[in-house]
Amino acid sequence: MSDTPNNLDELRQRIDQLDDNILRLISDRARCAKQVADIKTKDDPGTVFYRPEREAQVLRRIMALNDGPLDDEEMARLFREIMSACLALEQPVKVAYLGPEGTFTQQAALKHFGHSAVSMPMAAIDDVFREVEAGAANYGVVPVENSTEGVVNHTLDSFMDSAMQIDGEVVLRIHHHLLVSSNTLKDKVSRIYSHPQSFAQCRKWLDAHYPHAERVAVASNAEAAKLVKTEWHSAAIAGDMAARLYGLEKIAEKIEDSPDNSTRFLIIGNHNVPMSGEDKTSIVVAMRNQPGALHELLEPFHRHQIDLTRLETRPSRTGVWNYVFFIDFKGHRDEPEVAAVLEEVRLRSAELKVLGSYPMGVL
Ligand SMILES: O=C(O)C(=O)C[C@]1(C(=O)O)C=C[C@@H](O)C=C1
Repeated sequence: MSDTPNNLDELRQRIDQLDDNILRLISDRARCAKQVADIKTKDDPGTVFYRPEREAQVLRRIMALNDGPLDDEEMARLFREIMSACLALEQPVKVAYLGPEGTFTQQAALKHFGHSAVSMPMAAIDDVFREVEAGAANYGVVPVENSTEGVVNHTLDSFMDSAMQIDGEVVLRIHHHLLVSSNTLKDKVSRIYSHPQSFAQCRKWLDAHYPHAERVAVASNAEAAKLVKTEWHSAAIAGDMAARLYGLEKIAEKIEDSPDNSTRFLIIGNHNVPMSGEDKTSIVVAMRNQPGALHELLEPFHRHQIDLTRLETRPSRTGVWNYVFFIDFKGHRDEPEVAAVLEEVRLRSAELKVLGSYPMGVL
């Protein structure tokens, strides 16, 4: 097709017509969501409006139907935002996350809840748990494991002391950039700020490109980005959100050593989430310190052919001689096979806590 002005006019008219249709359809959808809210409130005045299992089903269905040219993730992201706006019409959702603003955790919160959610930065993981427990936020978002640096122990420990449940998970591709401010003399960078995990994820690149720069660890990537604003000889390693928030320039992009560097975040809340069709369950189990304890714990999973997706050990904080295992596996606790395994594990362990069954990350 040639790009003559005539064609351009025609195509823009066509786009205008399509936009009219999209607008009408989105408004129809929003009206339906409001009706859903009325039914939910009538059935139960204390109802929860956010339904993670339904959202996961909507996004999976759209991805399966999508024939392009936009890719599945891009299409799901657009529908994510439409649902976020529909949910905000029913009831705005308040989400506490590990801040400050501009962190990867905020990016994960927006990816999961969309931009119509009200996101509230917290100074520490404990504060995110407390805010949700106190009811000041409906949900919380905390990091739990990184593909190169491993588990975020603080998050696991918080679950031991808390009655919070896991309502969902988000996996985020983590891209780090070397950022400078308009004051920085780019060829005189002698100090680099970042979070210790980000330094670890970019170690080889830094050794190759900035072997002599001082590496200063700070509490978050966003904090690092903020600091370079005021120093002419400093740079920061942080992500896109922090770069945008503090108006910094990327002098090197995607400097992480591993191309599939990603972080998994958990959505915490205080509801049981029904089955979505593709779910995961997380449990924490205390075992007595005796030979074969781990084998005894894992045997029922093997026998019932349930896939483990993660196994972590943490020192128990109650009994000095107990091991505590954090286990994630495929399946929902309402499935008979999973319920049977949980019952067997309960009998074999000193203590079992089901942290939640929730939809596997979609986006
Ligand atoms: O199906 C529902 O329960 C709705 O409230 C509708 C809807 C949607 O927009 O599709 C909105 C919010 C919920 O979290 C799930 C889905």
